[in-house]
Order: sequence, then C-alpha cells, then structure tokens
Amino acid sequence: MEHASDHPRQRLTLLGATGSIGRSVAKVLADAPGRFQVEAVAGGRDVAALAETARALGARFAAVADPKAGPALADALAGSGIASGAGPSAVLEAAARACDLVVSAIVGVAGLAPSVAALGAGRRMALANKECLVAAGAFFMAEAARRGVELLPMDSEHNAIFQALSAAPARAVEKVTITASGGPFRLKRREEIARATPADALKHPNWSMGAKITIDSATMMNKGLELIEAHHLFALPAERLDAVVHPESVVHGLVSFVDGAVVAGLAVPDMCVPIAHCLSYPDRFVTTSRRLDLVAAGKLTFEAPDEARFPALRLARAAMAEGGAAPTRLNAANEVAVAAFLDGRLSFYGLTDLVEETLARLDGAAAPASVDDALALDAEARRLSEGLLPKFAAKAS
Ligand SMILES: NC(=O)C1=CN([C@@H]2O[C@H](COP(=O)(O)OP(=O)(O)OC[C@H]3O[C@@H](n4cnc5c(N)ncnc54)[C@H](OP(=O)(O)O)[C@@H]3O)[C@@H](O)[C@H]2O)C=CC1
Ligand SMILES: CC(=O)[C@@H](O)[C@H](O)COP(=O)(O)O
Ligand SMILES: [Mn+2]
Repeated sequence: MEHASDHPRQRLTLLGATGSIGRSVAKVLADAPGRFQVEAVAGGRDVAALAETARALGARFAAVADPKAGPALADALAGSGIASGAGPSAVLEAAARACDLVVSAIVGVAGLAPSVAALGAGRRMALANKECLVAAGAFFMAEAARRGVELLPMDSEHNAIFQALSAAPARAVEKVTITASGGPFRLKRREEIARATPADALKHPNWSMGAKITIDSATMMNKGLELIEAHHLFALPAERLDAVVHPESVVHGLVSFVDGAVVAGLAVPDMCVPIAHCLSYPDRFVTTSRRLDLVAAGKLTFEAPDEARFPALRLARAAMAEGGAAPTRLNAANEVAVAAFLDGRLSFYGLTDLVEETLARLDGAAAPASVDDALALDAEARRLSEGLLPKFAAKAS
C-alpha cells in the first residue's frame, strides 16, 4: 500500500488558502504527512485565517490581496519565520515562486492573473478556479501548453472526466457528460424560486462550498460555467458536451466512447477526493476520506435540466456557442449579479435577467488573447451590469 512517506517532498503553493477548497486541501495534506513542503499561501483579506493556515501548513511565504492588510499579516505571523506580503503584486509573487504543484483556488476572475503567473513558473497546476477558463479559456490553455504546464482539473466533475478519459484515446470519445445536483430549488415551482432569499439559495443539498459557487449552483450557472470549463479543458465542441441532473451527486462525470461504452467517475460528494487525486497524481495515496457505499446510497437517479426554471444554463450555452468575448462577459456579469443577490439588491431571477441584459447590450468582440484583454472585457461588462442594477433591483422581493 502507498504511503506518503515513501515519496520525496514536493513543494506546493496554495492560492485561495482560506476558502472552502483551501481548507479541504489542508485536510488532504494532513493525510500525507511529510509529502509536501508548502511554499506559499495566498488569500483575499481574511488575515487571521491566512496567518493561521500559513502557520499550520508551515508555509514559507504568505500573501494577502488586500493592500492595507500588510502590517496585520506581518503581526499575525510574528515569530513564525514566515515571510509575508500584501496587495495584488504579493499574490502574484506567491503564485510565481518555484514549486512543483500550484493549487489554483481563488474565487472568481480574481484568480486569473495569479493562475497565469503560476503558469509562468512552469509547473503542474491543480485547477479549481473555473472562472479563469470561462473568462480566458483559449488563452489560458494555450499559455499552459506553451509553458509545458500539466493542468489537473480539480473541479469534481472535470476531475472525474479527466480520470475516465484515460480509458481510451481522445479520438474514441463521443461525448462528455457532467452531472448537476440541481441545487436547492430543483423541486420548487418557478413562483417559489422567484421569492428565494440568499439564505434559501445558500442551502446546497450536497456540497459545502464558498458563497459564490453555492449561488451559482442554485441558479445552475455553475453547470453553465462548467460546460465552458470542459470545452476548454478537454478541447471538445459544445455539441459533444452535456449536463444531466443527478440529485445524489455520486456520479460526477461520464465519458461516452464510440463503441457505446461509458466510463463514469463516482465518489461521495466530498472535494477531498478530487483534491487527493490531484495532489497524488499520477500516483494515489491513502486518505481518510469517507468511502462510497452504493448499497447505502440506494438509488442513483438522473433527469434532464429544466432551462425554463434555470435560465442560466441557457445563457451559458449561448455564450459558449457565440464564443469570442461572450463567456468573459457572462462571467463578469454573473459575478456582479451574485454579489448583488447576496447583498439583497437583486431577486433570484433578477440575477439571471441582469446577466442576459448585459450580454444583449454588448456587441460581439474577439476572445481575450491576454490577461489584460480579459480584464478589460471583464471591467467593461461589470460597469454595464452595475449600471443596469437599478433596473433589476426594483424586482427584488
Ligand atoms: N468549494 C468547492 O467545493 C468548489 C469550488 N470550486 C471553485 O474553486 C474556487 C474557490 O471556491 P471556494 O473555495 O468555494 O471559494 P471561497 O469563497 O470559499 O474561497 C475563496 C478564496 O479566494 C480568496 N480570494 C478572494 N479574492 C481574492 C483575491 N483577489 N486574491 C487572492 N485571494 C482571493 C479568499 O480569501 P479570503 O478568505 O481572505 O476572502 C479565499 O481564500 C472557485 O472558482 C470555485 O468555483 C470548484 C469546485 C468545487
Ligand atoms: C463540488 C463541485 O464540483 C461543485 O461544482 C458542485 O458540482 C456544485 O454543485 P452543483 O452540481 O449543484 O452545481
Ligand atoms: Mn463542479
């Protein structure tokens, strides 16, 4: 049986260390004592959590994005020997430090520049941040290839598909399917969903995650973003990508081959499973994660997504089909809308209405060919969405 101590130490950098994925990575690291040296950790503004994580993981460097948080972080790390920095440049510095594996788990398009900086250092990357692929997928994949960086999908569906794809050569793949839990409103009528509050939408049936992705799961925008993510990660056209609702979240992704065979990835809904895969790849190590018990699971059920009650899926598919700047703008408008919904400034359907109207008002433009391009398109769409907020705010219940 494989044990962590059988392997040489690898240097690991954790971007988004204080988040839901960051905490799960820390849990998996505890299952692999002596296997990793944590090079750097980075977070947004939660100084206390970042310092605690840096100390617990024995990191060499800690970076906080909030430029004003430098003195507080240095104070919190006093006596630890851990160097620190603050501001976006410090996060880029953390990302670019030489190491063997970077875990990219900052939420939102804020993760794009640090993830690209990490590619610049030429290493393996475990990618949880899906927004960087939605906002700049063609550029990001080309940059990873140019730098010779191996991308390991950490998002649960894509991780399952990555594992299933190893069953046959790429030319034998007919179709890839990702599953969706259906979120907390799967069985609700449209009128009930329209009245959903942030507290209702934050009650995910199967996964414990950060607020942004949890709202995306409730609207099913998460599945739309994941279709675009899969399009880039696996170089598959939209018509060979499918999403199916699977309320148990046990089957995460499926690959259908040209001979009719289907290989699926199954596990309990716990991010520690795909995280362990990425951290041990191409090997495996023993973990304490809960095991799948199919008899206890009982039934595994599947149903078609309902785009009438969950229009985000239709919007994301349309943006993927249009290509160019549309996915970048979809992502930007969605980030504005999710923040506004969480603040009580938008109703649940106001959220997707805002995204739709933002996209409708912008003329087609080329896909971003750099981080700057992507961030300029992102900023333009954000300005427009923010400007449109009052129109949709009136609909808030
Ligand atoms: N959670 C999950 O199970 C899954 C998540 N993902 C994806 O992984 C990513 C992270 O999700 P999740 O962990 O849930 O999110 P969380 O909101 O829980 O955590 C976000 C992390 O990003 C940090 N952060 C925010 N802004 C910045 C910034 N400008 N610079 C540096 N760090 C920043 C936060 O720091 P701070 O705490 O200080 O704000 C925190 O560490 C998302 O893209 C999500 O879609 C994919 C699959 C599953
Ligand atoms: C854990 C993970 O990968 C999430 O993206 C999850 O899939 C979200 O749940 P939904 O299937 O409800 O979007
Ligand atoms: Mn997912």
